[in-house]
Amino acid sequence: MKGMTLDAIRIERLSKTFSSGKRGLDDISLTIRQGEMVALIGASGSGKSTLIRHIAGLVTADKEQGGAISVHDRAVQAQGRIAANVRDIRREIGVIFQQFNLVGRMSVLTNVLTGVLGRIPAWRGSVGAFPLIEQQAAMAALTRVGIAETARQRASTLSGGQQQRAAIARALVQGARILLADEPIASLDPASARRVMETLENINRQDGITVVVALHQVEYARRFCARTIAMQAGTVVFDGPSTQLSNERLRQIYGSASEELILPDAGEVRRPSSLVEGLAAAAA
Ligand SMILES: Nc1ncnc2c1ncn2[C@@H]1O[C@H](COP(=O)(O)OP(=O)(O)OP(=O)(O)O)[C@@H](O)[C@H]1O
Repeated sequence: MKGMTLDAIRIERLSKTFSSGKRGLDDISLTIRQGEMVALIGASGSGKSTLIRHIAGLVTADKEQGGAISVHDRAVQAQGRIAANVRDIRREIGVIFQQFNLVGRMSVLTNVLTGVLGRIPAWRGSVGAFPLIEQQAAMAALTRVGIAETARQRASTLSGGQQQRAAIARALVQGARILLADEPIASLDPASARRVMETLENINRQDGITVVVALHQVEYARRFCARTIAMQAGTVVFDGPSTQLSNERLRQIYGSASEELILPDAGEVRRPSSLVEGLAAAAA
């Protein structure tokens, strides 16, 4: 029944060759359905950030091969050219980076309100005179991500994990239907990392927002994401249920580079997925 469920992200034959001659992406094709929560894993330099930047329409792919990306059935880029109406499409896509997502000297609330700047004239943002209804929406978003009490603080006073949650609140206010998070927990301690992942899980489940999260450690992928796409040297080397990506499988795919993807003290983080597997095995 065509048209019933939209694909959130469709990537066809995408390659990227940098001016240095290095191939950052090598013939990637994949589809992510609306409402999925997908982990993108891979060792340093495997192409995760490059892929996310292409989906967000921030960079163009090679034009040979006719590579294309569409979001909600609308072209973001094709054949090496960004779509003319990409600004409209970008509004549906929230992007969160590893760090530097916020303007440190502005309040947390103002940072979150910048999410609406795509919809209201810029001058209102510059004088901080956002309509009350938008301020309320921003407060509601901060409550959703669990940091309402920080609204009036300067963003620079937040912990790393709180900053990431403020960035998620901004994406909510922006009205994003897709969230691309590029290693959002890479510089966080385990407890803060878990809270950020739980926040992503929450907006995925409650709001149906499609989440694609680049992660360095497979344990978080197994715990929070039903599907994992694993990359190596610009190609997809695994795409399937995260539970199938055992440490053994990782070692087969990556060899010694797999060490980088497995937390040394993984016991605690791994338990939930093995519990799920145990329950599935018991039910079978
Ligand atoms: N602008 C660029 N010019 C040349 N090479 C680049 C450029 N951007 C990325 N690369 C290279 O492309 C490869 C993929 O980089 P990318 O940042 O996407 O990897 P990643 O999987 O996100 O890694 P990390 O975990 O370190 O963020 C790397 O080898 C990188 O050096």
